[in-house]
Amino acid sequence: MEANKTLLQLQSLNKQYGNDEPAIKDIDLILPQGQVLALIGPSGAGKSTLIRCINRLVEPTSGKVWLDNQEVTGLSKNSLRRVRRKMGMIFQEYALVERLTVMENVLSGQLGYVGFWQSWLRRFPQATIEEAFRLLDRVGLSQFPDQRADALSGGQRQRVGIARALLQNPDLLLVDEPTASLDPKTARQIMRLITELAQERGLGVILNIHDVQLAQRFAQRIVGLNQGSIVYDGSPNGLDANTLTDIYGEEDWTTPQEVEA
Ligand SMILES: Nc1ncnc2c1ncn2[C@@H]1O[C@H](COP(=O)(O)OP(=O)(O)OP(=O)(O)O)[C@@H](O)[C@H]1O
Repeated sequence: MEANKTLLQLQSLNKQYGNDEPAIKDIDLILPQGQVLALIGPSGAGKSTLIRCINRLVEPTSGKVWLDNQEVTGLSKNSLRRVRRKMGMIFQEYALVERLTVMENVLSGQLGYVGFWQSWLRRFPQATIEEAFRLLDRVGLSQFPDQRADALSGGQRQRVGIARALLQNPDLLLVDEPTASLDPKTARQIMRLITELAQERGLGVILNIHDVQLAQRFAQRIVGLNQGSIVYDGSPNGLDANTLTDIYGEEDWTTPQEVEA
């Protein structure tokens, strides 16, 4: 893979909900292949909106998004569905189907990609099923393919979400608050898993995360948002008291400190 090749480009991206103040304002961003970028910022800064504008779960008001040199904004619904396969999404709330098993949830990432009757009958290609087993093994769930989702812990649920996102073999992972509902140790394990998998597979990652220490520890690049604008874009080490104050204001952040895994 060519180093530093652009995977994702955002140009003057704006989103305004109704007549409110814009949630994101003129965002320009280039994500190279294989880079893990953490979006940080106070509540309401526009992190989720930015992530969701990339795959048009939220429709941008103006501006452009390109993935692999293809413009995502402006695509018809059908073409968008095809391009979205390259963008795996991992959510805070896991978005699992409670009464389905781990394996069924992982395979559900394929619904819409296989034919309607095939998916209705839950008949997935053998190669897909084998890949799903490999992924479950990789995320540490090889013991649980038949466990119902509602019987899993938070960390296990997030592992299912990760396997489901990876089964579609994306180039980009969009990760929205993956650790918000997890205890600190599980949160670190999940962040480690996501970033290791990204490295193994050469994936670009944009992740929205509240925890500055986790962002610093696991991301290669930090983008700080404040009121919908980028106020910091640089290395994790460059986050000093001044930049954190730019991002969060005077009181809203804690001094980064080393935390044991
Ligand atoms: N569906 C919506 N309709 C109207 N306003 C919205 C909607 N979603 C978000 N907003 C507003 O847009 C702004 C940015 O919200 P967003 O959720 O993107 O921020 P965030 O940085 O992800 O916040 P948090 O960390 O609390 O999740 C906020 O003012 C929010 O109230």
